[in-house]
Amino acid sequence: MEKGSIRNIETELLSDNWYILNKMTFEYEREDGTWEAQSREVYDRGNGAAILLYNKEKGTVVLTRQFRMPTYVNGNEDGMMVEVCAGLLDGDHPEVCIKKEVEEETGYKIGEVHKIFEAYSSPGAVTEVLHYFVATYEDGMKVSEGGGVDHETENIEVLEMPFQEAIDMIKSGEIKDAKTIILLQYAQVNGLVV
Ligand SMILES: Nc1nc2c(ncn2[C@@H]2O[C@H](COP(=O)(O)OP(=O)(O)O[C@H]3O[C@H](CO)[C@@H](O)[C@H](O)[C@@H]3O)[C@@H](O)[C@H]2O)c(=O)[nH]1
Ligand SMILES: [Mg+2]
Repeated sequence: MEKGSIRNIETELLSDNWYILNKMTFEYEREDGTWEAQSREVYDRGNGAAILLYNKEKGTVVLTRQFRMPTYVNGNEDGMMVEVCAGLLDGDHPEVCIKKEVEEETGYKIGEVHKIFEAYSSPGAVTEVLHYFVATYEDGMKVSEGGGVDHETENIEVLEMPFQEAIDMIKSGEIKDAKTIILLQYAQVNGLVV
């Protein structure tokens, strides 16, 4: 399939209340050479990073549990989501960001992290590229309770559980977060933890 080209891109700001929501209008060149006017709403929250913390000896992973309003309004009864640790880059390098998020959210001060890939989270509507990482953790790396930054009202619960229990939670529907499923299945496929 030929790559279409685009022209006459216009950006209209719809909201900059917290992040940025723009309405983008443009013309898109179809395969037959005709130009078609299109309009798309594009939500820009910046990019993010996510990480699976695992311990091969214990056969465990560290996950988080927190309230997510967008899921509450769309079928998730109590709005609680079990997720890997993740955060928005806020201008930081992805590796710097993820180490900081791990300490804030889970209380572990980890060493080396391994970047595995990047992926667009929801390319039809959201600009976000998410940087995916894995890292090992040990009990001795726990330096605080975690739970997130108080002034951001994050209220994050830290869950350490057997890897197989997390895999079972994908099957049962208790884990329904895409980045978390991607990272758990990455660990499974590559035998990081059993
Ligand atoms: N007041 C206010 N606060 C907000 C708003 N949107 C987000 N926040 C706050 O901004 C902070 C963002 O926390 P992070 O840990 O940096 O981000 P995250 O929400 O965990 O994001 C991660 O998960 C997302 C969902 O999967 C990913 O989209 C993102 O890339 C990242 O991986 C949280 O305290 C959140 O409550 C808003 O509209 N208003
Ligand atoms: Mg977070």
